[in-house]
Amino acid sequence: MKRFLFSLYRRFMRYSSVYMTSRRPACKDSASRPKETGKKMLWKTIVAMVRSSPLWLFLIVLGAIIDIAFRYLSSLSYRYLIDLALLPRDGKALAIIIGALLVLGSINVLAGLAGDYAKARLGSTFLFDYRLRLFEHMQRQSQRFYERFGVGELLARYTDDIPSIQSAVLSIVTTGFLSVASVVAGLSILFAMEWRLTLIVAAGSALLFVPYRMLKSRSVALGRDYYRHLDRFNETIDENVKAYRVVRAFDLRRSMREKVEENLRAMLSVGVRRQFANSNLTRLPMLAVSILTAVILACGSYLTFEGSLTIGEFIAYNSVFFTVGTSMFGAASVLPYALSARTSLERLRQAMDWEPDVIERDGSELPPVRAEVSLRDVTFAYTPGEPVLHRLNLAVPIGGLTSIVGPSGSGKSTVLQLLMRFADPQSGAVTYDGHDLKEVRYDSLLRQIGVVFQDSVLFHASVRDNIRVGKPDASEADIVEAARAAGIHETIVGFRDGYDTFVRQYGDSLSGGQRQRIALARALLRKPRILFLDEATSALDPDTERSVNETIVALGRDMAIVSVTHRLAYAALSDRIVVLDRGTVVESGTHEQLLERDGPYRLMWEKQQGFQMVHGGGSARVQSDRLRRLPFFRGIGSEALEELSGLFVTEKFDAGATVVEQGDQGDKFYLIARGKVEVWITAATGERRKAATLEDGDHFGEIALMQHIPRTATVVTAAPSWFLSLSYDRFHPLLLRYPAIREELEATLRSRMQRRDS
Ligand SMILES: Nc1ncnc2c1ncn2[C@@H]1O[C@H](COP(=O)(O)OP(=O)(O)OP(=O)(O)O)[C@@H](O)[C@H]1O
Repeated sequence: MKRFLFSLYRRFMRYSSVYMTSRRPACKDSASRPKETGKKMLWKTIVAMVRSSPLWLFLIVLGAIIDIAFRYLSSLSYRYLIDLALLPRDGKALAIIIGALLVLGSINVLAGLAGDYAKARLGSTFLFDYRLRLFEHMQRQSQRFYERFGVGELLARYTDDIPSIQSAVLSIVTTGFLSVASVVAGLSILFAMEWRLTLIVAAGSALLFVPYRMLKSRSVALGRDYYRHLDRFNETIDENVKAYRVVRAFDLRRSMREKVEENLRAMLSVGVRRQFANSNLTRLPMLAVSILTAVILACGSYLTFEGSLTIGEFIAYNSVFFTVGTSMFGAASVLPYALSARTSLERLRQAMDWEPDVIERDGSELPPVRAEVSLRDVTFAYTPGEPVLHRLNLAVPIGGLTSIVGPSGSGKSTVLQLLMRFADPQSGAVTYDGHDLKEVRYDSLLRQIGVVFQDSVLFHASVRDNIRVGKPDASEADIVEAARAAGIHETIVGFRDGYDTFVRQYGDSLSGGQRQRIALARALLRKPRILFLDEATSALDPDTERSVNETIVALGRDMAIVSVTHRLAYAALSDRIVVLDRGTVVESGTHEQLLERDGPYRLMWEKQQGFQMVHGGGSARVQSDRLRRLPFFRGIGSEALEELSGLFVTEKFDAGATVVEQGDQGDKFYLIARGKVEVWITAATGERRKAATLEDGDHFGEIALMQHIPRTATVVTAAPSWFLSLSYDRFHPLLLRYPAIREELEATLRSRMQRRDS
């Protein structure tokens, strides 16, 4: 017996060891379901709650016991009321019974009030704890987690899953336990009153669980389905809020509405079936109770006719049985909550089991970095087995401006992420003055760095508070100093409300340049030892980009800046340049050294030369010499090239715009004067894949200069982009005059077709 009790105690302690925060194996697979069943998780959650709030639970149990006692005493009182007071017409006995009932009723109400307060406390504390834990867990996560769980899915966990678990846990520990206790107590009383009838009741109560066994799996499956649709619905709403301008500008309102309607219809259909199945779980047991009531009435009446029961006893028996029946019904009403919570717990655990990519250890403090930051023999992969950095070695001295350049996808941003420890390498080490970042306290690293991203998100707060984010205890003078250094102070003072100007829509109420300068001020306020810039200016218009870059170059005289950029005109101004290609460092040096070396940097440099932005970015021009470097314009005389350059027209597209669509008739050739596009190919199977990313100086669509054939790919802008386009109609007269161009273009067309077919 002792051993049994001890094992029970151990199990209880294990279950209740602060359930949500216990360490569990990593959940790497996005679609993976937790190993434990929802039922087991639900019990663990209940036990954890019982352990964490014994006082409130005691009040609830006390209230429940008093309530049960009151119910049965009220029922039993009929026997005494009829047999001792009403039939003998005894007024004194009547007064005593009514008085006792009144006192007990008042005690019951007081205990009920205390229980209600405890329930409210317990329920609200549960929501508080679980939501906070999920939030803390989210804060430890990196990109992979946010790619797996979108905003909609995460919000659903806060607003649907956690409340659903809370309702289930509360109703189980209150209604559920109360009902079961009431049934047990009631059956004992009934047994003492008339054991033969009670045996019938006990046997018949098995009928209550038949609907549960029949409908359980269906209810759980429908619950999962419902949440899946809910997640998708939330994602669509999130998308609509974030991309409302694109939705409007590209006239996507109708298709978005259709998407939402389709989603809502699916939810409607699943919702009806799910709710009906859950209602059946509580409704069908009523049938069992009704059958039992009929049987008890019949058998009880027979026993009364026979003289085994007095009328008072029979009425009291029925009254107690009625309470037992109500309690059975109460126990059944908990079942839909429990089933729904099982699905929610699985979903919550999917998120909570996700092990952070960066484990923050309580290591030593990172001393102020003075000499260099480096990547030593670093290999890093986003997808296992597909490394994007291969045994990379890179050292950046502290001081001056260092630019990391390279073709799109070469790993520039990944290097920056590792230097800031947004992720850890699979092998090798990232070190600051020789200290491995994995071994030092994470916050001591973060205190030494500042960062400006390409799409700096500002918060829904005043300009002052947005800058203060960089250092919450900063004085007004510090904020102004940072704003001055970022070249935004005068602009802010010019706003009607100055530093109190409210920033709305994540900063959309400001111009791109103002947003980036405020983000720069925010980073500078921290007085970082290293300032990281990830394409911080490349989405700005040419004039703004130039002016923000002048600010950055000036800052580079006093502090260490590491900047990832694909725009070499600004990289050329830095003290050193590191060139990456396919995850390795292929060159490094100053701009002049790299040009002399005649390697990949020089090729990239030449590709970006020969474009001129005029009228403040309103239009662009391409020089005839630059056209000569295009393979299909080789060998063409200067005069013709000059004429050709005058035929190009400037076209500007915002990010996310479709420049050409696969299958459309091609009628223009495009040169990217500045910007970035993604090339997507849709296969006959409908599968869509990204074929390339093109940037400043790249070109596409040259086949359209020869003939109107359908486009072989879709090109979408990934940043605001300026194109120089040449239409077939403008080009055609030139083609007739220069047959050499036709031959080159035909060769290009042939090789393109061969590549596509292979
Ligand atoms: N979250 C991610 N999951 C999977 N692959 C990724 C992820 N982020 C980047 N990659 C891949 O890693 C490689 C390097 O990406 P990275 O963004 O570091 O290159 P980059 O040189 O900065 O490119 P760009 O100039 O286009 O931003 C690319 O092939 C990219 O597709």
